[in-house]
Amino acid sequence: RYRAWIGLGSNLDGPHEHVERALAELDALPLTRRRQASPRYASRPVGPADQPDFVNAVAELETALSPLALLDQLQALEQRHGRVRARRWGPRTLDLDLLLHDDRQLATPRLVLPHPEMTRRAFVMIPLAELAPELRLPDGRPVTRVAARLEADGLRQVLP
Ligand SMILES: CC1(C)Nc2nc(N)[nH]c(=O)c2N=C1O
Repeated sequence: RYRAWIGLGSNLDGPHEHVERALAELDALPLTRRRQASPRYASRPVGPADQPDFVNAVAELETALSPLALLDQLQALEQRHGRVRARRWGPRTLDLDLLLHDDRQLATPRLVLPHPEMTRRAFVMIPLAELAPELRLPDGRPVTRVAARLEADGLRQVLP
């Protein structure tokens, strides 16, 4: 069994509810249990600003699924939340990003691990460091150190 970390995000049609519901649904994925979840954070969108604020969180999974099998399950879950890809980086009901899968480093057309943007994103690294302060990235960097270098001022904790 493996330990995987998922980034959750939503900024459309009741983002808080989409994130809370997805956190529960992760526990029902095949061969998978959802372990801890981070606090939830609201923040202005990184990238195109002409869209609503996001609600983000990070969850730890324990799973027997391979990276690509888990990715399939995450994409199916996004679809069940009515994700429509109107425009790239546009608003979405639910984003589930596979951030880490044990210490795997992978570069395939469908999936790059660790997630290529994660270390630049406060809305990922701050919740991840709260959830797993002892975690190191596959390249050895402590997540707390990467998180400390990112501007956290734009993140506001929101209650579940
Ligand atoms: C559009 C882009 C890059 N910006 C984001 N910005 C924030 N704050 N949270 C996200 O989850 C998020 N996701 C994205 O995909």
